[in-house]
Amino acid sequence: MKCYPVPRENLVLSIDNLKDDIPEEYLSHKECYENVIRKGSVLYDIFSELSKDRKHKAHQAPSNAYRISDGIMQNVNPFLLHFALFVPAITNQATPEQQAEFLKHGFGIIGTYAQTELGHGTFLRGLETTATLDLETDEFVLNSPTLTSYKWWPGGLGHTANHCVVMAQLYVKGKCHGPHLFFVQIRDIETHEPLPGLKLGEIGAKMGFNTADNGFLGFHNFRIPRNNMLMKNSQVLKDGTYVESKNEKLTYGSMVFVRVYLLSDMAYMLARAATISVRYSAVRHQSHIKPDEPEVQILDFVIQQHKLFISIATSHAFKICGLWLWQTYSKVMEDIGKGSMDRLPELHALSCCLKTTSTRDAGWLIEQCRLACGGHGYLMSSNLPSLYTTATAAITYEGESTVLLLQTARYLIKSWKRAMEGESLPATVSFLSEYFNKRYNKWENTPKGIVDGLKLVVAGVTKMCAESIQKHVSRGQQYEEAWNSSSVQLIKASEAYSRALLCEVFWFEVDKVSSTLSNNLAVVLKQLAELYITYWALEKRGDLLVYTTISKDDLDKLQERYEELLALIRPNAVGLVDSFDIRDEILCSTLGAYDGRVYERMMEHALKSPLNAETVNQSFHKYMKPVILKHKI
Ligand SMILES: CCCCCCC/C=C/C(=O)SCCNC(=O)CCNC(=O)[C@H](O)C(C)(C)COP(=O)(O)OP(=O)(O)OC[C@H]1O[C@@H](n2cnc3c(N)ncnc32)[C@H](O)[C@@H]1OP(=O)(O)O
Ligand SMILES: Cc1cc2nc3c(=O)[nH]c(=O)nc-3n(C[C@H](O)[C@H](O)[C@H](O)COP(=O)(O)OP(=O)(O)OC[C@H]3O[C@@H](n4cnc5c(N)ncnc54)[C@H](O)[C@@H]3O)c2cc1C
Repeated sequence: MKCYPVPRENLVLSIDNLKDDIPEEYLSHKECYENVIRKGSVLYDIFSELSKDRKHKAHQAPSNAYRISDGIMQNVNPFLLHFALFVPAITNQATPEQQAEFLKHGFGIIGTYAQTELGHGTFLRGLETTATLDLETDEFVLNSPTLTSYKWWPGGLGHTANHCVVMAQLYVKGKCHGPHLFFVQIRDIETHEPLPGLKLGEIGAKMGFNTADNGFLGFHNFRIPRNNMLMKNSQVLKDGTYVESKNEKLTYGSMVFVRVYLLSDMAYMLARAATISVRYSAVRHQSHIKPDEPEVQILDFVIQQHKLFISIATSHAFKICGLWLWQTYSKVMEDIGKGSMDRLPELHALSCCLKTTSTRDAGWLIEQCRLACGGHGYLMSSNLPSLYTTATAAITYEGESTVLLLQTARYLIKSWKRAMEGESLPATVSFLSEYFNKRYNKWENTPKGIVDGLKLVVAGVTKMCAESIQKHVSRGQQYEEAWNSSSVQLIKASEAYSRALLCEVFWFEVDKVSSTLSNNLAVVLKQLAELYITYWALEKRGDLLVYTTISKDDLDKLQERYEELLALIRPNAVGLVDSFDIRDEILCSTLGAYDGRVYERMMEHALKSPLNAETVNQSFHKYMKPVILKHKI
């Protein structure tokens, strides 16, 4: 058995058969998949050895696995769901005994998380897959009663995974107890053939994520042991007794886990896009600023700085807020372990709006980085198109953005009502009480003043939503109808809340640690945090004018300060993206390589195109020439 020493990036990235002779974009759909499975299997082997060497839990790859695989896969790793959802779902939702049983094979099984169906992704209570208890045989019988009940989308489900965690409606003695999770083997370990009673396949080409092997799965009277229901939170006993969970939403816990994680993931996606576009902007010379001087680095155009520096700042914002949210998640999980669910709604609300804002921002900012690189940003070899299609998928998966923002709005409205009744609120929404009691300050043109102003916007819009709902109810609508009628404003309230949170956490976390940093580092980090906050104050100037005492003069001063910050950051811009420390092999970009040899790399990559293997393509003689000669005058 091959034994790998503890892998480091340079070891893994130096393994020859992990490199591609032909760039992925020139492979067929099938070849692409087979190529990532080839590379993913080498990684899987390395990390399974590592798990033995370093007493890693049998099923968890080291945290840097994901980063390294980014460089090797370029597209998405089909084993991703095993680590991102399958294992976390088991460790989060199964009893300790079940965990030991289901994970006893460590890396010997490959799993995915099969929840979404052809007919339902958002409305989980509407899922159609059924798991019906057979008392006589002590089994559950899984069925896909309709085409729309087929599992559809789970990553790795088409041809990679041999197990999955399935979300299905639990039926016991004729009664439906709602969605529950089940551990299901779907392929033979030796032959990898689908087990009898299953229909499996992949769902076809997508705008990105094309190596994720998203698949479909249909059940026909498929039997699993009763013990395969994940029973940490609710149980089905041998006699058919159903023991319900303390909170039925605990079943959705795996989604909260990934939503929390996605902030850090988006920080990393943005760090890559910013590295590529800033380095390229330092290499690319185009046009003049002063007519009598040579062409300038495009990074010297202030508008280019405006396009790009927000991505550097946002990557840090998401990284810092991601750590803050992770600490909140860990604390709430600890509380739940002790039996207290009090903070679960708050965690759900925070994870919903921050996941949405971070994935949406990553999408449009990566696109902005691509556009800032002109035509060369449109080349696959820049890696910006792939970063974009990969990042934007996250706006939909793990909870579609609109739907999650409405969940946060639900929490804001409930918090507003509690504020009106004089109840004390968690720190993350206590500003609603201050607003309600009219304890807020006159506008200050400082980072703290801006954060306070953004919170006032949240309070003002939330109040407006509550009044809108009340207005519709008073006109005879049911509450749910009134909610729907007010949903445009409700989305606005959640978006404002998410932005205020990001600005507040980013600024105060940087401020908190700045005294522990070298002066230069503290200065630069504060400049980035102030740039982020000032950028969003200017973007949201309309709301600030409506809900705070900000003046036109204050806004003019903020604009001036923003442009000062761009100038202050300009000398450190390349150093800041270099400090993301993303190796060329992981950046995978002809535009963003550390050595700045952009044009040579672009040409080297172009010559790898299969079309350049011959000077005249056969299609000329087969198709073009007859037509040209026929119509030659
Ligand atoms: C690096 C990672 C790479 C990952 C690769 C890609 C992997 C992708 C995987 C997936 O996409 S997995 C599938 C993801 N799917 C979803 O996220 C589904 C989204 N839908 C939902 O979450 C829910 O259905 C809903 C939208 C919340 C609505 O559910 P429901 O209709 O049952 O709720 P409501 O009637 O609106 O009541 C809400 C009520 O429930 C509480 N709640 C809802 N969800 C949670 C939760 N996850 N945790 C805790 N609490 C939850 C909510 O707070 C409300 O409580 P109350 O206000 O009633 O007290
Ligand atoms: C790349 C990718 C990977 C994925 N991986 C997985 C996976 O591994 N496992 C898995 O189980 N799933 C996975 N999914 C599925 C994903 O979770 C769903 O696509 C997502 O939950 C949205 O559900 P849906 O696609 O059915 O859209 P729907 O729920 O049908 O929503 C469609 C649109 O309707 C509107 N809408 C829906 N509900 C509401 C509402 N209550 N209020 C207002 N508007 C509403 C929204 O505009 C929404 O965009 C993946 C999806 C993608 C794109």
